[in-house]
Amino acid sequence: MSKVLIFGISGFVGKYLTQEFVNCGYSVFGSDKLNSGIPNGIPFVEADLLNEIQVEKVISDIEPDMIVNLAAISSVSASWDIPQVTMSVNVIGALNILEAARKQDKKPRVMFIGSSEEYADSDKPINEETKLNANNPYGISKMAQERFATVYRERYDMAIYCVRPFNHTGVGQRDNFVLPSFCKQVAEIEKSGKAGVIQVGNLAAERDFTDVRDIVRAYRMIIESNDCTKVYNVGSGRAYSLRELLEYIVSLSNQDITVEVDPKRFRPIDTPRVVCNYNLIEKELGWKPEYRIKDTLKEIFEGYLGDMNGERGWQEYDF
Ligand SMILES: C[C@H]1O[C@H](OP(=O)(O)OP(=O)(O)OC[C@H]2O[C@@H](n3cnc4c(=O)[nH]c(N)nc43)[C@H](O)[C@@H]2O)[C@@H](O)[C@@H](O)C1=O
Repeated sequence: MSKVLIFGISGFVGKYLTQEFVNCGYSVFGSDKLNSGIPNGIPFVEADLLNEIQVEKVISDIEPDMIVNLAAISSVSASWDIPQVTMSVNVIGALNILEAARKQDKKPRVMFIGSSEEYADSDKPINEETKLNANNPYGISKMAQERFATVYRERYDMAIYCVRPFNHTGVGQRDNFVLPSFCKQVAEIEKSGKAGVIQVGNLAAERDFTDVRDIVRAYRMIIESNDCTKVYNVGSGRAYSLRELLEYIVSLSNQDITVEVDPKRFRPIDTPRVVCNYNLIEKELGWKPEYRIKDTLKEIFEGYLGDMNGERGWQEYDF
């Protein structure tokens, strides 16, 4: 049975990726800075990605066939407040994994998660040929990570995979991201049984959102594929304005909701429209999205309405 080691397993995507690999018969191991709750039955080792000795020890003890790194500063907004930390975690952290992996006798496959935020603004749907020219600290860190991955792949003959996912969401995503934030605020008003006010940022932005379950399926298919030099876009191929998605979420409630624009939620730069062209991964690996984002939004909203506070129950991950 192939062994997969996931760094950043305690985060939102980690839980879904674990489930994806377990469902496909892999033996999954997890590592994170803190054990903030990981699926039962998954071996866990605490390690700080910025501690190269700890990272190397985890990898040499487990001897994985594959490593996926999900540990990152993942919020574009946060990256403007803490650009140094963003570069450090997202780039030095990746380098610590690369350095440890290249020292193993049996070199594992390694996968790094990039982002649509690496691309320059584009009027057209973004394919993999679109110029990379990030306009925020987070995107720059992901470009740097990808460049290191390419150089290590070529210089040390390692199987290093990179992928560029577009925005994604699902039950359990933190509410500093836009869609859980909107769902949580609207659900709280609904639960209160009276009219209320919600705070929003730039509703004119148009983004291409995919369900996290489609995203993790793409990650697995990519790291299972044979050509690690291909970097695939993963997204839905359709952009919605945040205004339209907010209107949909508000329509799930029976209360009167007032929308207030909070200038603090705006960023120094916000690309107006981002749409994914996923033809390459569809043609070469047969991946395409299966979930519809409005169904995902309903699940997130209902999660906040119920007792789960938007968190998926751990029992679903009892392997
Ligand atoms: C592809 C990319 O996807 C994500 O990027 P993000 O920008 O951090 O995501 P977000 O959900 O914070 O913002 C999305 C959009 O929504 C707008 N927006 C409006 N109103 C609010 C608002 O009230 N809150 C927030 N957070 N955003 C708002 C905001 O201005 C922006 O245009 C990460 O996973 C990242 O890791 C990644 O790779």
